[in-house]
Amino acid sequence: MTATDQEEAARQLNAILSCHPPRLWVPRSEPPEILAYPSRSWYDLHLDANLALRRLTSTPVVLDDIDELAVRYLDDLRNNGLHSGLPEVHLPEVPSGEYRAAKPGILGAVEYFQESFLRLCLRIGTRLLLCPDAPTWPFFLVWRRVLNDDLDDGLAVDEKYGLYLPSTESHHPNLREAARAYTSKQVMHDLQALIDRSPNIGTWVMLAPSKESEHLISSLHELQAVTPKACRTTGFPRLPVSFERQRPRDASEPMWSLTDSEGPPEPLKRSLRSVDMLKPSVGSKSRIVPAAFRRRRSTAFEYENLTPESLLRLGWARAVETDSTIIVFSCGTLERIAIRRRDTQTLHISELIKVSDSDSPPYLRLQVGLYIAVVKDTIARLREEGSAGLRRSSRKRKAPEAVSALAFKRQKVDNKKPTKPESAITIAGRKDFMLLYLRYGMYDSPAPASFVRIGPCLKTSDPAKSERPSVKRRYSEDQCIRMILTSQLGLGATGVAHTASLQVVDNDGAEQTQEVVVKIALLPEPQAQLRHEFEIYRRLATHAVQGVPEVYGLFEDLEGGAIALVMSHCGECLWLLRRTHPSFALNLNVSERQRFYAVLDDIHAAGVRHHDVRPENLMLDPAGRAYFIDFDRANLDPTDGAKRREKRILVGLLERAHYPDYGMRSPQTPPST
Ligand SMILES: Nc1ncnc2c1ncn2[C@@H]1O[C@H](COP(=O)(O)OP(=O)(O)OP(=O)(O)O)[C@@H](O)[C@H]1O
Repeated sequence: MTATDQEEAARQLNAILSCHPPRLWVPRSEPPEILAYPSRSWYDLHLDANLALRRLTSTPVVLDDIDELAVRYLDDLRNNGLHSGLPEVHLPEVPSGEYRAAKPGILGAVEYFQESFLRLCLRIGTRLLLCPDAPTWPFFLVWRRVLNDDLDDGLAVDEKYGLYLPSTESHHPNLREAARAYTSKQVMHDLQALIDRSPNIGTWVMLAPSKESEHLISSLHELQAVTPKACRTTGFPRLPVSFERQRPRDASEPMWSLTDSEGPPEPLKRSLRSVDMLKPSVGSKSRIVPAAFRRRRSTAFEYENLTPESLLRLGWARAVETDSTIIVFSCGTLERIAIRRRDTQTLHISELIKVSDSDSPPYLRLQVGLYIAVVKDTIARLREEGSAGLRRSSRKRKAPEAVSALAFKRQKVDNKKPTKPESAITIAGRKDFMLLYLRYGMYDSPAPASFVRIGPCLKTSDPAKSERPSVKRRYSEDQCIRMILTSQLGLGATGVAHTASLQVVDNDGAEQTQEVVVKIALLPEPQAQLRHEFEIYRRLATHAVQGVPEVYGLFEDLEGGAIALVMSHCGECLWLLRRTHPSFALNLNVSERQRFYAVLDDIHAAGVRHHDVRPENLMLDPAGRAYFIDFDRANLDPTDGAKRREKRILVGLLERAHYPDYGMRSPQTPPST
């Protein structure tokens, strides 16, 4: 193209990016969604204090900095003579007037983004950043919901949107051939590193378009201080420092000019009993005060209305999870962009952006700058981590055993009679109070949650026992079970299963530890299913059925929001074993298959039908023992016909790999430690 054409192309591109997107109209949701904090926020109480949001500041310059980034890249295109055609010919037009979404709520806003400007801005952003020499405007960057792990229905907020880098089956960047030819080796290398780390980048918190959402987003800048939330248990024993967390780093050459004039962040404050909350308990006289003295009427997670503060905390927690620097709060009509500073734990919040009516900077150009900023920042931090020799997780952790070893402070030594120590499970079976800590990924509970027993240990107590112990005002350390969740094992319809380390002190003051699995349910329906599952295990325990998890109790959170089923670890499921052995059925030897049949016969003899015989629920432990797990769909006293049918399903599965949904994805999430 001639020099004049370059000018014309640049003018056209600028004109396209200066268009106002159409106004948004969405139909009303029936029933209306609620603008409340999602149930997964139960986990946010356990966010590591070094990663939590501590301060907010309003930083108008954020928008100019991001816009300038887009302008710089656009100028480079023109100055380097890289326009290869007139953008009006190659890029779609931005619709004007009003966009009437077909879908209500958040999906309506998402549809509006997609139909009005997303593809356009993503294509421009892709070319400017990755392959400015390309003759076309390639499709590569994607914006979408990045995780498919819905626990809550009917909420007007969803913070799981972000940019996504598509990859091929062999996990390479899925840039079309045409674009790849124009992408430098360095950029390809960076994209590969991003995909290897996690192809999901940036955090978009989407709210259903409404007056209330607009009010929330408008009010975000008014806050200054934030009170980190934590469980209210006090006087609890501190876990020994078992790993060295390297504070996550910000890019050393940020794309924005943020100033934290207030100095270092204030120490953590709690809303309640802040004085003794952070003190570790000392010695045997220490007294642990549970988070509440009375059980709540309902143990289920109760939705609380979103406030500006809780909305910001929600976005912040997700940004920690996805390691994002940029968080966008949007309800389709209004937006704010926020920058997360890791070192000062501060969120810098932009001015309000009116999506269909923003001229300075123009909304679409700002979008292009935003995508560039999200990708560039992540690449910059990855490169710095690489050159500093840091691992992606930015933390080093000892094995869970090491966490447990020194945990209790009381170490009474009584050398009188060398008796065989009781097992951790036997001791725990007599205890009704449990301190639950989270220690994996981004979690390191500032305070443990207080749980009280609602179901007996089915291994060491009478399974028929159904008393509900009262809550004491205080507990000593030797009255507590200490439960440390160490990773997420799997996510199902009922709850989230975790590996955990159960720790107790025996009569001699020595610590006993057992690795277990803890399944947590938050919402009313999953909690009802988990209680039902416990009742099924009660029946199985009454008949001494082997080949099902040993169940060590059902516990409820005194602050509400969660119940926890504690059970033995049963190894790995056949679905996962199938990954290494393409046909799990053929890889089970005869005696392994016989073991599964024998267990199912025992389950049936106890008057239980499993009702969910799938490879995900059949486990083999390292010793080759067979287990059935996940009895939340099981029923009691089935007919003989039903038992026979279930046996046939198992035989079909194990002998012929006959599985109706064989190609279905496993509900498993990868372990996160
Ligand atoms: N006792 C256990 N030992 C080992 N792994 C377990 C155990 N319990 C659960 N898991 C793991 O956690 C995953 C989810 O647990 P589970 O199937 O019990 O949850 P769920 O919510 O009832 O799931 P679903 O939607 O399949 O009913 C399982 O697929 C399994 O991998």
